[in-house]
Amino acid sequence: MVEPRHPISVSEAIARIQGHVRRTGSENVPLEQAYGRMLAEPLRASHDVPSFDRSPYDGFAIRAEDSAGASGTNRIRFEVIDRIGAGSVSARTLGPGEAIRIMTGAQLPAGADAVVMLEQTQESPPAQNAGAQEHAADSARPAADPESAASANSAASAGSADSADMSARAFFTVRKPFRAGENISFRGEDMRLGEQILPAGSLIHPGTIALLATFGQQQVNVSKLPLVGILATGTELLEPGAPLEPGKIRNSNGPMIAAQLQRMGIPYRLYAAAADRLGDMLDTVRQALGECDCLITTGGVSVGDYDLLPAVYAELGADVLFNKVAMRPGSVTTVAVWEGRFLFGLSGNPSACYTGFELFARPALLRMMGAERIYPLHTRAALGEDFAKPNPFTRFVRAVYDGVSVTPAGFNKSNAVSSIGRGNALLVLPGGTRGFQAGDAVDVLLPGMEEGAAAWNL
Ligand SMILES: Nc1nc2c(c(=O)[nH]1)N[C@H]1C(S)=C(S)[C@@H](COP(=O)(O)OP(=O)(O)OC[C@H]3O[C@@H](n4cnc5c(N)ncnc54)[C@H](O)[C@@H]3O)O[C@H]1N2
Ligand code: MOO
Ligand SMILES: [Mg+2]
Repeated sequence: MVEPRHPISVSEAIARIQGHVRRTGSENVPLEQAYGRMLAEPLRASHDVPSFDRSPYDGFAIRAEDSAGASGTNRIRFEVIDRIGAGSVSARTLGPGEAIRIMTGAQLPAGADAVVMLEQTQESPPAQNAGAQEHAADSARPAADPESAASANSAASAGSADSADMSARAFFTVRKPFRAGENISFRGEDMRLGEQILPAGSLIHPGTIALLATFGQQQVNVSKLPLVGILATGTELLEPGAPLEPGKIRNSNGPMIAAQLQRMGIPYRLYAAAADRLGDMLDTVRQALGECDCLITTGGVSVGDYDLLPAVYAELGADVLFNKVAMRPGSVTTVAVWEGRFLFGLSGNPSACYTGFELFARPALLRMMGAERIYPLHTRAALGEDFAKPNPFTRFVRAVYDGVSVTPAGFNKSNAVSSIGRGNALLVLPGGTRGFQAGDAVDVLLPGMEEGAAAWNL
């Protein structure tokens, strides 16, 4: 006689799993290998960013007070005494009426407290009082030739930067006053020394790499990756290279799970598909548990004569956390723990297997690495077509989400492969509901975030 199973909710199943997570520990890896890993410790700013006041524009560094009273009819004139590009530091200190030509990213020179954008200036002949009135509006002027301001006549080398080009004095005028601090990118405005920028457990994505590089972290302390064993079970299974035989199918779950792990950057070991013989299967499971931090099996968790996973758990003395979840597909999903290692007993049915991995295995693996944001992204969208079937259990329908609406991805039974291949999302219909209609707002989970939208519709 079959022992009745008691379905628990998806959230209860997740909670039971999370209660048994063991952390993986940490290790240092070179920056170039840190992408996709989790920070094992918080990332703190080891210096101010930027670490010096700098110019956010190409233009001229001035003393703001020297521009006081400037207007369209009272243009104020500055003399350019040096020129610096990003990476260069001027040796000069600004005196009254002096300016230093400065490029975006260059450190503000001593004495300067404002930057005039190139477009806010007019070149001025060296002669006194020249040219205030006769110039057209500033904005009508094409972007100034970077050489022009420094190209006038006369002597006086400017000291730093490329003084060859600065052999000439140049002058410009402004027609508005500048505030102290105007157009300055201040030291520490982005990040302050000691500030926590990211908590431990953050995924290292390309932006995180930029942060780590900013602080010169050539070695990054990351969580160790768990090694995951994958064992597809079933006498009917053929490997993908084999020709079909009567009654047999190719093993699609094994490679699929491998890819689900790959997209998380988690290493795995694939064990040869196990025929439904208890002794052999136990041997393989024991071997895998000896070699891996966790084992994902597919198939053999239901109540058929050859569904041997329940017997495997019993033989091992594993603690079965649950063997029935109020969801569809994947109601027979079973999770057990043996000596601190998870055994994820995913259903053999491909749609159920896919869903079980994303809902249960993925968050557990992420938490093992210390991650906080472990669940699939969730949004709401309009249902793209009627969904008449009743939903006795919470239903996860493999679907296509286009940013606005979500539509089931075709044939959608638990044993479907087509819809897992077509879809990019899981549409979620709560248990105890029926008769959804096109246009109804429904929940959508987005497990595969590397799949973007097909069109740019902003
Ligand atoms: N009397 C009952 N029968 C079934 C129940 C039930 O409650 N009472 N549950 C059904 C549900 S729901 C599911 S889901 C399946 C779960 O079956 P198992 O997890 O035991 O998986 P298998 O029996 O081994 O296989 C099911 C199905 O999937 C195919 N399969 C298996 N492995 C793979 C693989 N690696 N790649 C592709 N396809 C695979 C297998 O050939 C079967 O067709 O049980 C229902 N039955
Ligand atoms: O677990 Mo079965 O997939 O509910 O269809
Ligand atoms: Mg079965």
